[in-house]
Amino acid sequence: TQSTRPQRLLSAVQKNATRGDPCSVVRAIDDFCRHKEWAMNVGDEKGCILDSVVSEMNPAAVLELGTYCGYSTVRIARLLPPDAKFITLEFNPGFAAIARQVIAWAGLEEKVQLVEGASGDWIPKIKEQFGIKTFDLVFLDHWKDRYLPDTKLMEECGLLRKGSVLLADNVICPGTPDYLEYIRSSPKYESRYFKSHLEYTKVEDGLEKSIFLG
Ligand SMILES: Cc1ncnc2c1ncn2[C@@H]1O[C@H](/C=C/CNC(=O)c2cc(-c3ccc(F)cc3)cc(O)c2O)C[C@H]1O
Ligand SMILES: [Mg+2]
Repeated sequence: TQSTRPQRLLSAVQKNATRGDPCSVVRAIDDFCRHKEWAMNVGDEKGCILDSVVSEMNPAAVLELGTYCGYSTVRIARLLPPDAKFITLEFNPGFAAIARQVIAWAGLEEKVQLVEGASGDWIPKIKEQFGIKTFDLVFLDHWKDRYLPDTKLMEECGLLRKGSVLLADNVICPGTPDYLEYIRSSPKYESRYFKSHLEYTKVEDGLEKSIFLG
């Protein structure tokens, strides 16, 4: 039977990365995607911007929308303080299965809670299911037309507090026009665009960092 790209990405991690070494897992995926098969990970260039936002915030509660193969999950989890809560949502069972193995290879399974399901279904349940009051950081990297509805849903569910940060991937390519329009014009947010490139290419892309003002 044919393997899938996520399966081949996982094999590259298991072949080239050291168990328990998150940086070697990140490097193995970036090498695979740059030299063998492109995949929609946030990548090394935008990944450094993600790292700096996570490190600067030292967040106690993080939500990631769209785990995919777990690349950004590993990048984030490796920087979190020991008792931080980190939830990542993924509704494709195949991707979730690969991501669990990538996260485990990095030795970070204790720091991450991968929840299988749709963000729209799970966001309203997070408070009671996981005992989380608000998120300090949300990384949006799932279907681009879900960024705006899920942001409004997080507001409605009281999951954001004054100072919560939304960090959105792909605001240029593939683009999230309705989200950008909303977040940049809303008095409830202070936004800043971090110009970069689409992972493993020279095409422009970037991250939008938005602080919820309450
Ligand atoms: C609603 C919802 N709930 C839970 N998981 C969800 C979800 N929507 C998607 N997901 C999961 O997130 C992942 C989806 C991510 C979507 N990301 C993308 O479509 C994406 C696409 C590109 C891209 C750019 C240029 C090109 F020419 C081609 C592709 C680059 C990226 O960085 C991306 O994140 C996997 C999916 O199962
Ligand atoms: Mg992305």
